[in-house]
Amino acid sequence: MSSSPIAVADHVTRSFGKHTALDDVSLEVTAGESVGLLGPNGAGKSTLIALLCGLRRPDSGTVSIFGGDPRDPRNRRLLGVTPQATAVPETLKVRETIDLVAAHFADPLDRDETLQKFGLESLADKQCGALSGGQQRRLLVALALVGRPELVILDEPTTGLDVEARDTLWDQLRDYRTGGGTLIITSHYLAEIEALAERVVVMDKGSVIADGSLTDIKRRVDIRRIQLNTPELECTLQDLPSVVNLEPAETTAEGGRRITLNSHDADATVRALVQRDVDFSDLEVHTATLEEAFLAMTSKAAS
Ligand SMILES: Nc1ncnc2c1ncn2[C@@H]1O[C@H](COP(=O)(O)OP(=O)(O)OP(=O)(O)O)[C@@H](O)[C@H]1O
Repeated sequence: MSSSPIAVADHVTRSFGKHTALDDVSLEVTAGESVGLLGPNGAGKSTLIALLCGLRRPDSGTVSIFGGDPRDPRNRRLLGVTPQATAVPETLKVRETIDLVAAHFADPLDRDETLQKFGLESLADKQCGALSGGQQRRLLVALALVGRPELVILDEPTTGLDVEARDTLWDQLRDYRTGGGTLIITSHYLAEIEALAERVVVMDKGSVIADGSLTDIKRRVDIRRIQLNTPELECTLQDLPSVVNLEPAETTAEGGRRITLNSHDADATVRALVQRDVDFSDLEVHTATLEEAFLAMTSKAAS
């Protein structure tokens, strides 16, 4: 297995009308890596994937897979994809659909084994149009893997799946990884990225705002929100230990100021509040959601 880049986006920009979906994004994925693209709605994840799969072209910058233009079908021979919104052929049966896709590859997986691995055996003779949303997702991921691709790109593969179906897919994707395959996967869920990716790229508003190991990114999104009523100035609070950022103050029903501090270590921040004799009341601490953590990371990146 080589360690050459297998998928590259180099200073890529892509707009839709006046909206910039990707703004000077660069990313290099090496053979054998598993990369999770994480970010809130509209961050640009699907647009980046569409470029890497050759479904769209960048306005500026370049994209390549296996050293060539992904719009050239020859460069997609070793690529398996499940885009976010894909239709299955309504009238083809599940097994026929697997056969059809497998026929495009030199050394595909065995059909029956594929059906069994993805829990599709009992659905083999059903028309794809009659499958539930979750069953269709399972089939689509099976189709992405049936050609034994060297690179698999999945856009939110488990959205709409129940836990059991999700676990089945995760197992199959882990097997693919163990076999040396390269994986790029988008998700809104840290748990999914944790299960499948070793490297995490966080996107927001068309830019890459963080790129690191899973451990590194988990530490960065592990944020506590500390809310308190206080007349203190923002600059005093910003200096407290472990504070990532402050959100704009809100006005309480009584006309006071309610401040939200995002902190990597709520205990250290609160201890310092007390030690410094900061005037505060109504203290609340809770774990930031992933969306809140993204916002904190973005505002930190901007400052
Ligand atoms: N075909 C299109 N026409 C117009 N705007 C688009 C189009 N595709 C994407 N956009 C816009 O580009 C931005 C990035 O969208 P994209 O789908 O890449 O984000 P995402 O991170 O994949 O979001 P989600 O998690 O919701 O799928 C969004 O503001 C979206 O509205």
